[in-house]
Amino acid sequence: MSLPGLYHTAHRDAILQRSRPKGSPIGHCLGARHAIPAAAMNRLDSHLAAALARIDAAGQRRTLRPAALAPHGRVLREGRELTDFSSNDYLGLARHPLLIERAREWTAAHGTGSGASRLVTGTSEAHLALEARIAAFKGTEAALIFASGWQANAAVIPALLAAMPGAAVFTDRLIHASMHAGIAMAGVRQHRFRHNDLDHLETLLAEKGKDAPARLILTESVFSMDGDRADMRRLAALAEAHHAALFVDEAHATGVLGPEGRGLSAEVPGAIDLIMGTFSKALGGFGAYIAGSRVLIDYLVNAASGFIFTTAPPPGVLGAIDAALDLVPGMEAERAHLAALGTRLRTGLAALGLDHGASSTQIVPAVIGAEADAMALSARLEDAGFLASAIRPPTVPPGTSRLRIALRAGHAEADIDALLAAIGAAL
Ligand SMILES: Cc1ncc(COP(=O)(O)O)c(C=O)c1O
Repeated sequence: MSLPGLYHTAHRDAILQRSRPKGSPIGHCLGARHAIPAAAMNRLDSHLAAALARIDAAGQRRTLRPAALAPHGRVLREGRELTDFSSNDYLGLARHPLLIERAREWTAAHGTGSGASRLVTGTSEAHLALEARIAAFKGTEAALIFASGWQANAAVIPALLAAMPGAAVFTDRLIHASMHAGIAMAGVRQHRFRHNDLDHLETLLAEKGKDAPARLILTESVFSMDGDRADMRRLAALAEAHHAALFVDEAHATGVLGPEGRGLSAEVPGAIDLIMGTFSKALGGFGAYIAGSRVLIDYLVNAASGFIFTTAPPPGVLGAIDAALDLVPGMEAERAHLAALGTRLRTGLAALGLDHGASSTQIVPAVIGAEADAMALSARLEDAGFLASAIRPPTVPPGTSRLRIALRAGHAEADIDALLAAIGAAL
């Protein structure tokens, strides 16, 4: 399978075998008028198979495995129930009856699709009402919904930079891939500061930002693979002192941290120019928001291609978000439980001699180092009934492969103790 030629032939034949009508020869699977010439398949698949072989050779091949979230911090994976330490359903809302019911109601009332981009047919009242709720939740003038967090970052950053020609861009070394995608799309060079090292950011702002016509700082409030927090107050002060715009991704803080789950941006009201967050993690649904000034949102409606040229999120998705916003402010007990579980887990990992970095949230890395070791540990844990996925380069820097342990409010203390015992045994 790892030989490109063999892989190509076997894979192509398997696909054609599945799609062609009984008895028709490969290459004519869509009927005579739509025949797929074998040469055309070769032209694409041979390149892709070679690229896959390179990924294989680097030991970085990823595959999709069937799984489904289950209650009480569990996941069903390939017929087995595992204790789930890998999904981001931190508050357990993805299967909450109120979200399911509201998604059903809004689907029944408004249909399964929204028909077009919001600029083409006009926008639904539901989108506008929800955006007003999000702006109130985040304490900003306005908000805009995007189809996903990846899409929001990848679409908004180039739009911002188009309005800030020549801007110097400063990024934390560990920002999410979607922000890198946005910066790459803008074709702009970034000045990367060491992770959460705001002295380094200050130096770079002074050195590289001084003569630029504008400055933009991009970071996360809770880092997705490390579970540590950025210092919002100092970032806000640096942005102010250097007249830089501040963009903060709150994907993993929304719902979990800050007063009423409003995120870490709530520590510095009005000081962050653009807050991005997702509905796909603690809020148990799908999609993302940008919150900020009215001018920001009006501009994005006119300039963010991932908003303009895409169909609006459907009513069912909006219904689930609406229900999550009803529940999240009151989920203090779940937030406190997650915090206590995090402390328990970090204490236990340290006792096992494992590095959990600077985590202080519901995301706790157990840094292993070599990819193969992290993969082997994750596999042993899966055998023992725990899903704690190994995260490896390019998602994290080389030499820092880890288990990324994500806590869910449905976990009991006994689940943490059982995981720690299994890690101890596996090591
Ligand atoms: C920090 C960060 N930003 C953005 C995203 C993308 O969000 P979504 O999953 O909604 O596309 C993620 C999710 O992986 C993330 O961790």
